Amino acid sequence: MSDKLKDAKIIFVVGGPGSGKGTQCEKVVAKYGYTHLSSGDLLRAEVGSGSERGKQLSAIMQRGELVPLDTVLDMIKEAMIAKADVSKGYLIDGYPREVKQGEEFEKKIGAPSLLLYIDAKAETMVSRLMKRGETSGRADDNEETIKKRLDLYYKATEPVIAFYEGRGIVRKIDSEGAVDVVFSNVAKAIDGLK
Ligand SMILES: Nc1ncnc2c1ncn2[C@H]1C[C@H](O)[C@@H](COP(=O)(O)OP(=O)(O)OP(=O)(O)O)O1
Ligand SMILES: Nc1nc2c(ncn2[C@@H]2O[C@H](COP(=O)(O)OP(=O)(O)O)[C@@H](O)[C@H]2O)c(=O)[nH]1
Ligand SMILES: [Mg+2]
Repeated sequence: MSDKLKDAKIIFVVGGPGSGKGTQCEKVVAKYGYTHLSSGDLLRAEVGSGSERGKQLSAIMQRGELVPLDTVLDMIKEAMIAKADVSKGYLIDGYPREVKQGEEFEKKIGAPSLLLYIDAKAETMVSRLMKRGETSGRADDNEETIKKRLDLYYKATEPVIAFYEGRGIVRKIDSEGAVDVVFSNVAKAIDGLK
């Protein structure tokens, strides 16, 4: 475990692509002042930097696959440490994507106190992503890659939820409704902490 992050409050935000993780995290930041770290955003920033590593990541992400665990965990840890002195807590959005990622995070950083499971139907996620794709400029917001991301979500990421359910820290949030209704349930889950 890292000393600087030893007592950090950590919330994992897990859900399928397009379920609304980013939307809800923004609202949590506004209300609670938590630090929002999206693994996807961190990776896209690396791609945007034009570095050699970014080029390799870009190809993987365009295919809708997962990038190597060490890469994403190092990036998250670095970003957490950079905020350690000012952060009230961390929202880790888009991570863990597979059980192994959760285990490695706990070895190198610490344990989460809550997992927000943002849940929407597959057809809802697809239609939101197709709509987002009209303006997002994201190379992975297209029909073919969306399908792959969804498949991978059900195969690799859903087991993460079962893994943490055993610890009693999962709060399932129905995200089919309007953003503010979803957020009121997110807020209840966070208010229930400690
Ligand atoms: N924890 C991770 N492990 C491995 N690869 C990751 C991880 N997080 C993101 N990636 C890579 C693979 C993803 O397809 C890509 C985009 O991630 P992300 O922005 O979280 O997309 P997503 O499919 O969850 O859509 P959204 O932003 O719509 O939630 O980056
Ligand atoms: N109707 C509706 N749309 C939403 C909701 N949450 C997110 N969206 C839209 O769905 C798309 C994906 O949301 P985003 O937050 O990027 O999801 P993420 O992929 O899980 O990070 C965006 O275009 C949002 O505007 C919601 O609760 N209701
Ligand atoms: Mg997102």
